[in-house]
Amino acid sequence: MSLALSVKTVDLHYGAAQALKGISIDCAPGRITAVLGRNGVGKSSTLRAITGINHVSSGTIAFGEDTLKRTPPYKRARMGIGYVPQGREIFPLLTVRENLETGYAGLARNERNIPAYIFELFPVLKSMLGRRGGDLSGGQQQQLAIGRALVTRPKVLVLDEPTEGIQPSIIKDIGRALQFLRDEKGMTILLVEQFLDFCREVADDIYVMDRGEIMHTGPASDLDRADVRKHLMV
Ligand SMILES: Nc1ncnc2c1ncn2[C@@H]1O[C@H](COP(=O)(O)OP(=O)(O)OP(=O)(O)O)[C@@H](O)[C@H]1O
Repeated sequence: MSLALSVKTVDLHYGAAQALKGISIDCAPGRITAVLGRNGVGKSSTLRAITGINHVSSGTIAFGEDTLKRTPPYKRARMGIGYVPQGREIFPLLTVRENLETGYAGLARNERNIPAYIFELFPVLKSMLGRRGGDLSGGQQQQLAIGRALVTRPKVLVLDEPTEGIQPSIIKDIGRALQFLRDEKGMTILLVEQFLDFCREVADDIYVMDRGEIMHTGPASDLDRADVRKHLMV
């Protein structure tokens, strides 16, 4: 089966500092892939390379059959890469509805609507449609950021630490939502995380990163192995 998203031997530099050292990640279609690692190991840089926000120094990123060279972020979004950034980056002065509608930008006119299933996954968004994004709690903002990405009709959904700073009950809702998207919508999901228990619960495949390199690849159950966990100890 062809891969939904494939990162091959990617290097990424910030000036003279090398943040990614030959990393390769394969996301199989309809599965949840998690990249785990401590602070500063290069998780966000990996996602920013995939979304086109940061340029890679070498290596390739393929989305389905297409190799993404200098494809700008808005084109990658249009192609079907939905992005939920770290810190959520919702617009605090826009309403919840307006935040969701920012996802229309790359859509054809007849697709410019908010799919009803988003409100089934996150009912709080429906009840707060007229409220400003900045009035929402951190967990509600995370649900809004996921909803906004879903409005763009992604084939692959990419999430940067979706559990960061979020209360346990909402983490559970987000986990259930990701599993629904995989199982019912056939979506391919790539997330980066530090929270092991969340990944053990929702992920199918894991990659463990340390200092810009992939140290381990395997099924999520490998998170129980001491030789894997040693890369994740603070
Ligand atoms: N814009 C930037 N300019 C220079 N260095 C950067 C920049 N962004 C990240 N770095 C450095 O690159 C390395 C990887 O950072 P990155 O944010 O990708 O890691 P991370 O695993 O996502 O960490 P965190 O969990 O803190 O977000 C770190 O050493 C970081 O300091």
